[in-house]
Amino acid sequence: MSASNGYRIAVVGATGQVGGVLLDELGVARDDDARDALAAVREARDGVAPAGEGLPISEIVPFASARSAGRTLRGLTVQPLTDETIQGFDLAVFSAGGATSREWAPKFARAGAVVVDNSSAWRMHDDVPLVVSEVNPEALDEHRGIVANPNCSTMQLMVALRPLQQEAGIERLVVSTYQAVSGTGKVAVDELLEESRAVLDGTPVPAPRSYAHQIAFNVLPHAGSFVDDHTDEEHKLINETRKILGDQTIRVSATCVRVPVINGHSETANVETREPLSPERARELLEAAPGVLVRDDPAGGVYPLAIDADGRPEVLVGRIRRDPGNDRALDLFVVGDNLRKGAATNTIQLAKVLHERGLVRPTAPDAVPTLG
Ligand SMILES: NC(=O)C1=CN([C@@H]2O[C@H](COP(=O)(O)OP(=O)(O)OC[C@H]3O[C@@H](n4cnc5c(N)ncnc54)[C@H](OP(=O)(O)O)[C@@H]3O)[C@@H](O)[C@H]2O)C=CC1
Ligand SMILES: N[C@@H](CC(=O)OP(=O)(O)O)C(=O)O
Repeated sequence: MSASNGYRIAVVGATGQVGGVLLDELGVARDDDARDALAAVREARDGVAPAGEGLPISEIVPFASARSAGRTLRGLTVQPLTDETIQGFDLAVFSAGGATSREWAPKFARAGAVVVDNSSAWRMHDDVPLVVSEVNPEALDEHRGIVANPNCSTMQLMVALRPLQQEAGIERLVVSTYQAVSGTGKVAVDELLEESRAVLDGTPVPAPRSYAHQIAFNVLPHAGSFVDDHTDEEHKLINETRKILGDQTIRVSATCVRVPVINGHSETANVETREPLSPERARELLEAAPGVLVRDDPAGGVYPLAIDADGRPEVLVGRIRRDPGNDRALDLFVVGDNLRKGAATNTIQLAKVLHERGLVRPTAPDAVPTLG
């Protein structure tokens, strides 16, 4: 196997929402079976090149649970995860939840692949780089077979904050998220649609399955699971932000909220910088930043919207303004497609950066990270 022949790539969790976008970003054509309401919305906004364009590929092999093994997905046969089926890969991209990643990511890495994992399982491991392609690609140089993709809310925030951090440093962040239900999985998307139909039809609303309360026509100050007086989603935002920005002294306050939006996470960020930074300079920096689209003409009704971010690989930033209560702080509104830049797109962008930096190469099995 070598880049000249193209990489053999495993897509683990290929039958899921994120897995579907991973296949899109690797340029695997959809078939009718792969279409769903969410895919149709995204498809309407495509026209953006897949993130994997330019990555030499010899074969893509989809993996999922034993339930899906043998199924045909976009003309490819879904494989089960076994010690035999995982051999001979150069790259493995994972979006099959934390338990699958904990068990199978090191096995793929020991078998010679570089793993890019979407789950939270490996993100805070000291020997696992946590990388946003535009923000800290140099962290990939230290990989030992496993690379972690950040949490979706963290990801889009990092793309917007890095240029400001480079210019003026960051002292403190106060972030509130407005997270779409696709972040919880396809089951939650179906649930929002079912509940909405019931409310509109005046029929009984089914009991909630994905959340503690009805999500349709509601706002839940509860994204993820409470681990103390914060949710795990809030802890991820705090810890991952510091690791990616390489500054453990940044103080972060996070409130993660679930809203009845199908796809596209929105966030407000109050950013206190170490040095003075004007809104005009911040806008200029963001306009030049990779992966950012500035949408900032409030008087003209132009600002980032989830329905505009949906299907796009970029992060939309707007409402850039001075915090009237703090002359060293700015307020921003940041929106991104949580399944694309927040998950699959960054994963494939990282695969491409690994290729470009000559880092798609086996790791010695005993150097692969382990979890205690
Ligand atoms: N970076 C981020 O913030 C985000 C990360 N994610 C990550 O991606 C994961 C998938 O999310 P999403 O696509 O929405 O979820 P889905 O429920 O839509 O898909 C889950 C996928 O995992 C597969 N799977 C489940 N159990 C196993 C198993 N035991 N062995 C192998 N495959 C298995 C499923 O296969 P089958 O169809 O056979 O059940 C399916 O392909 C999340 O759990 C999370 O870890 C998701 C969103 C954003
Ligand atoms: N928890 C995110 C999606 C997700 O899967 O996040 P993570 O990869 O950090 O578990 C959301 O609900 O929107």
